[in-house]
Amino acid sequence: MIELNEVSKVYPGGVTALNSVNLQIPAGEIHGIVGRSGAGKSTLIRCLTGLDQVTQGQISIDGVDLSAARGAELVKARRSIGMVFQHVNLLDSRTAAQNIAHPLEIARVPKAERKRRVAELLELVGLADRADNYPAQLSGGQKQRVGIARALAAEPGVLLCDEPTSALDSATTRQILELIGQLRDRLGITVIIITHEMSVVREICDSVSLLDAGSIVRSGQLLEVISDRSSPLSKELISLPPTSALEAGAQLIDVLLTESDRISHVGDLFTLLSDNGLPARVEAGSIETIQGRQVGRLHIRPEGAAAAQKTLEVLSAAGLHAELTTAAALETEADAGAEAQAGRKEES
Ligand SMILES: Nc1ncnc2c1ncn2[C@@H]1O[C@H](COP(=O)(O)OP(=O)(O)OP(=O)(O)O)[C@@H](O)[C@H]1O
Repeated sequence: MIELNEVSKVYPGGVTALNSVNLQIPAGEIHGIVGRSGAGKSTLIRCLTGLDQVTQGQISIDGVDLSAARGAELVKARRSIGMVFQHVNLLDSRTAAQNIAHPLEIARVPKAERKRRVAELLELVGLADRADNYPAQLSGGQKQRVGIARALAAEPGVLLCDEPTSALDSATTRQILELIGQLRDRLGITVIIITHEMSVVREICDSVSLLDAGSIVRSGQLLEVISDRSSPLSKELISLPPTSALEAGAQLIDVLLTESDRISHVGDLFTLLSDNGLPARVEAGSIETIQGRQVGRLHIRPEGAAAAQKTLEVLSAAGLHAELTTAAALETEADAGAEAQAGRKEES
């Protein structure tokens, strides 16, 4: 369990980079931390790895208070966290196996034990056949695998990944995320992923926190956060459907497909509406599969006021969030979303 209790960090010039941060990440969970540039992500990483001291509050990992640890205890605590970076920074003059062995050499692990451990790690990250390749002979994804193996060399309980896939193409990103998920399942490690990519959060995280100006403004299980329509994080995690070419005043029902017990696939929703004599006319939709269920937003056009009311009732009774809106209102929301996204891309 990783626990941050009222953690604040004020830099010498007076900048408050972290402001009373409270966060609990249970063992074995994959937790995403997202936030704009300057939100405090790097500061949080430095405090978590013990590279920087917090000004106030406690950070504990498996019961060890990092903020109070000093000397040998701090070194041990730091080893309990493996770091994976966006740019892997492998030593070019060393092979994949030698790069992975590096932290073990520093920790003075005996040679035979080192050899055994490196072989195990190469196997674990799917690079058993690349042991003797130099970084220049490896693809970006393979280098990141070496970086992950190196981070796991000291058998940490926590893997802290700082933008682990930002330098990779989408197919390689998927493979690396899959690997991180497998490592969590096999080793039971806790993973923190700092990212600006919502797709990374959607694909792999069990829970997520939004850091804004040094404070955590929203944190929770992924589906629970998505279900909170008022949260900006929900809107970023589930992309808005494209706007349809309807007259501005046209009425639409905006449905958020998330944590309903009855509806875990879009098809269930159509069945439900048709069972109630409400033919669904979908104008636009955006659906993702998250943790094995389909979530997303749909814009349904009701046929008249009576059908609109009944559709709202049926959807609410099924545990879905649905509200009556207009094409113009949805377009305004889409414009605001696109602006926010463009801003985030520019910053990253
Ligand atoms: N060493 C420092 N001294 C003074 N202020 C700092 C220092 N490092 C960071 N800051 C300030 O603390 C705030 C948080 O910075 P931080 O680097 O943690 O944000 P970030 O979310 O990692 O941003 P980015 O995504 O751009 O890396 C910013 O206002 C930054 O200017």
